[in-house]
Amino acid sequence: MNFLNIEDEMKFFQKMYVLRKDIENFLFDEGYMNIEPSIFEGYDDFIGVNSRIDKKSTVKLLDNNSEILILTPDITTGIVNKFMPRWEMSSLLKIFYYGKTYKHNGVGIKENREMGVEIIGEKNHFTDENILNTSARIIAKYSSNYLFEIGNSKFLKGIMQSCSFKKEDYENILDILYLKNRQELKDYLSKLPYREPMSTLLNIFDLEGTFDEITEELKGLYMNDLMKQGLDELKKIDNYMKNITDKITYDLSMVSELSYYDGTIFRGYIEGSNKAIIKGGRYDSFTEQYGYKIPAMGFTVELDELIKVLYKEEQ
Ligand SMILES: N[C@@H](Cc1c[nH]c[nH+]1)C(=O)O
Repeated sequence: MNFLNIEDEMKFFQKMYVLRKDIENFLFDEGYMNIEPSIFEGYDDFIGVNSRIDKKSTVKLLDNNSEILILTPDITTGIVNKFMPRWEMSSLLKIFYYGKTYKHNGVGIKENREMGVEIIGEKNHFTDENILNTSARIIAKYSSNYLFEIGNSKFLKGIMQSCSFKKEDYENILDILYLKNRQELKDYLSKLPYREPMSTLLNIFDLEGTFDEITEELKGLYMNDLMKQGLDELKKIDNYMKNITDKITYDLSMVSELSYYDGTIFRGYIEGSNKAIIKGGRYDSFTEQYGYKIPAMGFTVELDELIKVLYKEEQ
């Protein structure tokens, strides 16, 4: 953020301090424990998990052994890499943290303040509900005009598996979906040999709206078991989020820049910004590379974006 004068800058920092304390106190009272995440990550460890991250955007450093480290672009990755090697089957982490992420944005290094929440190791079925409700309660503190977009990565994975795309095509299609480019998707798929699941993929951008609207759109389109599982998980969410369904749009084409999601993915927006204030999802499979699949889910509150909107409103 750029400031006209010191007074403005000081005002910003006081506001950030209050915002941060406010969310921290809320999470602490909800029973989450605080941790302090590291800002360093091994480059290979990070890219190994997040192959879709733009490698040029990572901020690299050399440690004493000439190993490449990066300033973390994603704190959740560091948390899993930190705790999983020592994981015990009875462990349960319900944590929150304040931290910064770093990325080159072409002009310089962009620092981003965030508040993260993770539940790792909770084996009951209420974690999705808990996480979504907690994030909705946070966003509702700052705006009554908020909206959640919720997707499920199993649905897309189901289509992609049945199409048996080559790795390169798989990655390219995910990029196109991430950018929500309808025409490019059509053009790209038209160059590949036709397979039945493509009927759903070609219509994926229309699979957005209320749960009933999506179910209607899906009639006559290809579905397999994994896709059904993804859809069933969304249906459950739709049932237990009944009190705020008017604030939810389901979106089956939702893709994240992060590759570790495995199930529910969501983003929260408030009026005054087109950037997500909340981002999160389930990432059970991420833990699998350590030899055991642990249920895990979390979200991040984008503090810089949130404060920008609150500050703008005040002025
Ligand atoms: N770390 C993710 C958000 C998240 C936390 N836990 C799970 N997902 C992000 O920055 O987008």
